[in-house]
Amino acid sequence: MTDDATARAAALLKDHRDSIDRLDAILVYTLGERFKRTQAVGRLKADHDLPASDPAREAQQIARLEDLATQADLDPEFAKKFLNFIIAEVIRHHQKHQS
Ligand SMILES: O=C(O)C(=O)C[C@]1(C(=O)O)C=C[C@@H](O)C=C1
Repeated sequence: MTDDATARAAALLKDHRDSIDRLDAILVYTLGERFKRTQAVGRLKADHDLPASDPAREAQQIARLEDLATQADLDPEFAKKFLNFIIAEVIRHHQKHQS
């Protein structure tokens, strides 16, 4: 490869990485906001003796996210695993409020 092609590839890689860094920041802030909201739900549930988990609600969320993922060209199986991972952590937080 010529020096020019190598320099262009390096510039392109930097551009992709800058964009990835911005997207990662959006993900982290979005998750932070989601967890703030679920902390409030956890306190509400603990105050009113409601169960930490709601499998019917989860089934709706998963179905919706699988649809969205398909529209967004994201593997729906990955989207499902990702949401389940987050919800498992939320339930763990809810259970701490209850004990
Ligand atoms: O919506 C609720 O009831 C929540 O507690 C939030 C949440 C979620 O993280 O979206 C977490 C646990 C429930 O099983 C369902 C959904």
